[in-house]
Amino acid sequence: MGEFVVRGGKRLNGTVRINGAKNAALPILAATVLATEPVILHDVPDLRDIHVMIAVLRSLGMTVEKAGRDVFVDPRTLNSYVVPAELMQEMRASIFLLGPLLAKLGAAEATQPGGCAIGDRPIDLHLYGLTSLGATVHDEGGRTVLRAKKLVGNEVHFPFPSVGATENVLMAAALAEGETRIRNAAMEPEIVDLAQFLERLGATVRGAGTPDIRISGASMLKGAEHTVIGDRIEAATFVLSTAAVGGDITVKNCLVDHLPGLWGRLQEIGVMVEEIDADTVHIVSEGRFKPIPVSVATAPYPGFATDCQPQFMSFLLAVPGVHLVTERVFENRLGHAAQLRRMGAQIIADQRVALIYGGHPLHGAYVTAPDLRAGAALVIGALKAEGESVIAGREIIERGYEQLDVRLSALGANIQAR
Ligand SMILES: CC(=O)N[C@H]1[C@@H](OP(=O)(O)OP(=O)(O)OC[C@H]2O[C@@H](n3ccc(=O)[nH]c3=O)[C@H](O)[C@@H]2O)O[C@H](CO)[C@@H](O)[C@@H]1O
Ligand SMILES: C=C(OP(=O)(O)O)C(=O)O
Repeated sequence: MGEFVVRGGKRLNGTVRINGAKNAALPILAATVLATEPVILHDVPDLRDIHVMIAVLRSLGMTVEKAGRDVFVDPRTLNSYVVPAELMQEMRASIFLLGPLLAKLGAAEATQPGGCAIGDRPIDLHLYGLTSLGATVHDEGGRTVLRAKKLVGNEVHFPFPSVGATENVLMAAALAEGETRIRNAAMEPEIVDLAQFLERLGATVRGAGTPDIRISGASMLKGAEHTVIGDRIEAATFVLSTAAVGGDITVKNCLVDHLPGLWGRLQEIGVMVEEIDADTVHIVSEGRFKPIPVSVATAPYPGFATDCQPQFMSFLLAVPGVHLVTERVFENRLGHAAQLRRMGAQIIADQRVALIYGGHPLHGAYVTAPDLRAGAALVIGALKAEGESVIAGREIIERGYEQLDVRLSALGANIQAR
């Protein structure tokens, strides 16, 4: 298992360009199954999950070439609807193949997906959405098998705005007969990016980014070229690292509007946030903060992003006062609290709620990333801590961050990968 070795206490200064979003690129890659002509994608991040998704597409018979951040997909050789079990285990996002395969080939077969251990993460809402469009679902020896002679548009009303289930239904509906209406849809920016990609393929999607999406299915979808949006979670991670340790950074290629709830809180506490333009933000932090108690509860977009919660908790350790963090999206996403305590953090946490006693110094420690964003939170803790920290589980962090050590080092951090 790889590690990051961090010597804390260095300010961060300079400019960082944010990469394309993992969580937008993954469903868009899955959606290439729907096309009948080649697709070219730009700004696809060079991450493990992306490599796994490309391996899945190839295992289905598709031709995929990757050159740097450009990915070329030729879906015309698609010849299988079975997602290999070993690739399903690798990541949660393999579930995104169900909707597109069903719509394109009339069947899809997969095992339960793997992914970050942050909760149970069932797939009932995905199956509810796809069966609403006419699919049958069977469990065949641990494999979920979906079939549909044809998909027909329908109303799909989610009890909870699941990001992945909204994306799966959006993709399936793009090739269904007639109109599909998704009520209580998730509103995340990654859903809007997927909808824009589907529109480039020739689908008609209205209302993406609102809870009420309407999709008019097409009989066939063509090819397209598309650039993936900037990764708002990666941007937030660089911003919160700088806010915690102090520094002056400019963050490029992240739409400022994609992180509601973050900027106002940082400003209240004493971090200077300047919006240079729609996708460039300038952050100045002295690493000293107003002793204001902060309370944050995660929620589906436009609420505070659960994918930023661990990093924000690490930042709060630097802010004097008693703070409250409530995780409302996943039932087991506070695994970083116990690891941060090894650095001297004063945190009381149960499964969903944490009390953070901020403003106390942290010291270096040997810690292990329990999941992707928790790992990022440990990096922030280590950047702030006095002395050396070793963060085990580098591969888990690298699922979502490309060259984190190189990019933080360029800003002045002392961090090495080994
Ligand atoms: C690849 C990707 O884009 N991953 C993101 C996506 O994950 P993902 O799409 O898995 O997240 P969901 O929005 O579906 O999950 C939110 C909640 O709904 C529950 N649920 C979900 C589906 C279902 O069928 N049944 C069910 O009960 C989950 O267990 C969880 O408690 O959105 C999450 C919430 O913003 C992010 O943390 C992940 O980074
Ligand atoms: C939890 C995440 O990813 P996934 O849904 O792919 O596990 C994440 O990106 O923070």
